[in-house]
Amino acid sequence: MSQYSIAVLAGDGIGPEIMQEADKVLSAVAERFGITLNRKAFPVGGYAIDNHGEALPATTLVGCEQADAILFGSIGGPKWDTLPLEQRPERAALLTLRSHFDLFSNLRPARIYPGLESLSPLREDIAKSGVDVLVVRELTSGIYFGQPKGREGQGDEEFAFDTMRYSRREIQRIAVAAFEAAQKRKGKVTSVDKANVLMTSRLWREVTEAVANDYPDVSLEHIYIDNATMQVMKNPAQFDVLLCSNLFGDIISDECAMMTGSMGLLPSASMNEDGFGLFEPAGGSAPDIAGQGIANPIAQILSAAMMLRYSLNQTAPADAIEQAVIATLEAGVVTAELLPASEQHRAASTSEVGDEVVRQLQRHAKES
Ligand SMILES: NC(=O)C1=CN([C@@H]2O[C@H](COP(=O)(O)OP(=O)(O)OC[C@H]3O[C@@H](n4cnc5c(N)ncnc54)[C@H](O)[C@@H]3O)[C@@H](O)[C@H]2O)C=CC1
Ligand SMILES: CC(C)CC(=O)C(=O)O
Ligand SMILES: [Mg+2]
Repeated sequence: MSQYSIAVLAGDGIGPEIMQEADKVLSAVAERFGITLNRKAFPVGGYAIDNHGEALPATTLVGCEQADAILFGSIGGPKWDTLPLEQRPERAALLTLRSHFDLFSNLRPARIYPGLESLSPLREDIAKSGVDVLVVRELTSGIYFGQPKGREGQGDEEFAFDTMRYSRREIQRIAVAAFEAAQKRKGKVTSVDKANVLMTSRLWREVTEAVANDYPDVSLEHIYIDNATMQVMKNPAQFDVLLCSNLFGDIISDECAMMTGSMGLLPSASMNEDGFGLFEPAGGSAPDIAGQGIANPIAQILSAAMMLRYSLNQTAPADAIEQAVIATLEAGVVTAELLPASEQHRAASTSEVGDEVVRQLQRHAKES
C-alpha cells in the first residue's frame, strides 16, 4: 500500500481553520483510494514565536526534512508586525523554508470554471471567455532575497534599500518550468517584466528568449508588469502561462485569484528540482476574518490536491479532490465572500464547505 508522510504546518490566523478542512478531505481521499497519508503537525509562524520563541523551530525544520511533502497554512498577523523583519513569521519561517528546500518553482493555477462565472467579479462576458491561467513564479530569488538590504543614516537622510538580483541560472530554471508547463497546456508563455527600466528584467528577457529556442511548440511573448495587471482584468483569456519573477508573481497571482472570485480559491505548489514541495494557499492569514469560521477552505483543499499530484504522484486522488471541489461550488455551497450582499443568508461556514467536499468525494466514489 502507498504510504506517505506529510508535515502539516497550519500557522496563524485562518491557517488552522482551513487546515482542519483539508485534513478531513485527506482522510476521506486516503480511505477511498486505499493510501496512507501520515500527517504530523508542527508549530510555525507567530504561533511558534509565542509558544517556542522562534517562527521556525528546529523540530519543525527537521520534521519537514523527514517528510515527503509539506502542507502549509498561512502565517503572520498584526501581533507580530512590529518585530524586526528578520524575526517576522513571513521572513523567518516561510522565506526560510522556501530557501532551505530550494523551492524555486511556484505554480499558482487560476481558473474560472464553466458554469461558475457568477462567482467572478469580472463582467459576465469576460468571465465567460475561458479563463485558465497558470502563474509560474520564481520563488527563491529576486528582491525578496537579494543582498544587501537594510536601513542606514539618520533623520531626513535615513534611507532603506533592497536588492533585486537574478542570475542567468535562476532565470533559466524557472523559464524551463514555465515552458514545460505550457507544453502540457495551451502552448503559450507570457513573460512578465519591467524591461523598460530594470536591469534584472533585461537579463530576464534575454534568458527567456534563449530558453524559448528549445521549445519550438511553445510561443513566447513579453509584457510589462503594469500592462499585465491591466490585461488580466480586460482580457484574461489571452493568457496561458504567466512567467514571473518573485515580486511580480506575488502581485499578479493575487489579482488572478480575485478573477476566480476569491483569494480563498487559489492553491499553490512550491517545488524544487527533486520534486519535493511545499503546498499552500496563495493568500495569507486573513486576520480580518480569522476565528469566525467563515474563511474559504478551498485553496487549502486544492493545495492538498496539488501535493498529491506533484510531490506524491497520486494523480487519481488529486483528480477526485478537484472534481469534488467543483461539485461543491456547483452545488452552491460557498463561503460568504463569494456571495453578493443580497445572498449572504445562504453562506456556508468553513466547516460546512469542507463537509460538502468530503460528501462529494464519497458520492462520486459510490457512483464510480
Ligand atoms: N503564505 C503566507 O503565509 C502569507 C502570509 N501573508 C501574511 O498574512 C497577513 C495578512 O495579509 P493580507 O495582506 O491581509 O493578505 P491576505 O491574503 O491574508 O488577505 C487579503 C484579503 O483576502 C481575504 N482572504 C484571504 N484568504 C481568504 C480565504 N481563505 N477566505 C476568504 N477570504 C480570504 C482576506 O479576508 C482579506 O480581505 C500578513 O501578516 C501577511 O504578511 C500574506 C500572504 C501570504
Ligand atoms: C511572505 C510573502 C512573500 C508571502 C506571499 O505574499 C506569497 O507568497 O504570496
Ligand atoms: Mg502574496
